[in-house]
Amino acid sequence: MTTEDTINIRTATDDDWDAVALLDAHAFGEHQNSEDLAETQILTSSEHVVMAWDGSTPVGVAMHFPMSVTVPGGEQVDASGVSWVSVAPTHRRRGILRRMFTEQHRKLDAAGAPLSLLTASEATIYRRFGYGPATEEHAIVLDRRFAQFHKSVPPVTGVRLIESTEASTLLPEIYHRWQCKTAGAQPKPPIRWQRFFADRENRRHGLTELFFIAHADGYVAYRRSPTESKVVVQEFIAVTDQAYAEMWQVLAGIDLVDTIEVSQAPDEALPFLLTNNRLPKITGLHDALWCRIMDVKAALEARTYGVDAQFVLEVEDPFLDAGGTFDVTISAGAATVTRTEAAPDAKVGLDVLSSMYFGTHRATRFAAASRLWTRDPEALHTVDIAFATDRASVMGWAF
Ligand SMILES: CC(=O)SCCNC(=O)CCNC(=O)[C@H](O)C(C)(C)COP(=O)(O)OP(=O)(O)OC[C@H]1O[C@@H](n2cnc3c(N)ncnc32)[C@H](O)[C@@H]1OP(=O)(O)O
Repeated sequence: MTTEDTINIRTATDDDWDAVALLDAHAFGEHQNSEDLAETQILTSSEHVVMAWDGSTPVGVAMHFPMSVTVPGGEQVDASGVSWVSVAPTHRRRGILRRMFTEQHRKLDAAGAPLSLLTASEATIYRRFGYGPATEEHAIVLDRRFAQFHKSVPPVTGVRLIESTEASTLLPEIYHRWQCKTAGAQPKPPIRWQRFFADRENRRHGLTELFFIAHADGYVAYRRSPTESKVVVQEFIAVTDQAYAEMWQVLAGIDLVDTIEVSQAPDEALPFLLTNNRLPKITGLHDALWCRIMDVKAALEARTYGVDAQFVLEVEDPFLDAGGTFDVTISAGAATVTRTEAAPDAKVGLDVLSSMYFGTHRATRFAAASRLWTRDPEALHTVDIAFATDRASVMGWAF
């Protein structure tokens, strides 16, 4: 008997949560307290948890949170947020993740959500399963002591300092307006708001309690460091450019600290609000949301496009066979997608198509990297401008 033969993959029961917590603690180096675990159980249910057992020993887990996400154009599309994926270090690289993912994605496929999402601990794991990075963020450090705003930037008229209690009544509605217009953003479930405002010590990572500033169209939640002269932004949500510009001026006005640390989409306006566009230092670039298109037709028809176009797209999906050859006809921004026998204008792996889907990553870039084939440069241009979006997509909340 091979080692693999002793492994049993099955759906979890309500009695398995201690085993799930044990696996998670060893995988991510953090013991879940009872509040954290209870919150996760509200976001999902045992039937959405796949586990691997070696006899009576738990050796692997993968779960998903049912959610939705805004796609380019504003439609809310059902999605499965895959999370808490781990295999015990006693059993790694024996194919257990692959077996759990096969079972989990068979169930996700049957449930019918057109998109599956995750955030990846390592960039090398998930492409083979059809996932590609869909949003990215710059880590930025702004030395606020030298920040001068351009004279055309509107002055601060509508930002207030608020307490946590008021924040808990204002922020969810502002977030909702932002989420509806932001591709890549998911609705934030009530239990996540509860966790956010509970602001438990184990979530502060050595920083202070949360501080809040609010505008009618935006808010910032931040912490201060007790040991370093810095503000660390936890959430910066701006529904309008005006709110964005005003809140940055208020952050830059926090005297007695040197720097502001923030993570934001690469196309945000901050450098050009300032007279010195070099002042915000980009200290990192990381992917945030990863996407796997589960249903090519449903997903492509759910988003809008920048141009009218017609092309034949061959999609390869070695993991689940969700690919095929599709005619994509775009009229007035909407796509009609049908299976076809016609010769393709473009060939692409599902992971790459999933990366292009939210608009942040362009077809031209993947073509340059030999990850996208097109019949000729004209076909590349057509596919490129069809999938491009005006603004970078942004993940709403990490899961
Ligand atoms: C969505 C999330 O939850 S992200 C968090 C993921 N979890 C972690 O990072 C926790 C720590 N790591 C682990 O628990 C494990 O190493 C896992 C879950 C990443 C991998 O589990 P394993 O059972 O060892 O993976 P398995 O043997 O099934 O490998 C499946 C495939 O992925 C590849 N793979 C697995 N882990 C990695 C890795 N860290 N880097 C690169 N490739 C990897 C394998 O080579 C294999 O490739 P193949 O099937 O194409 O030949």
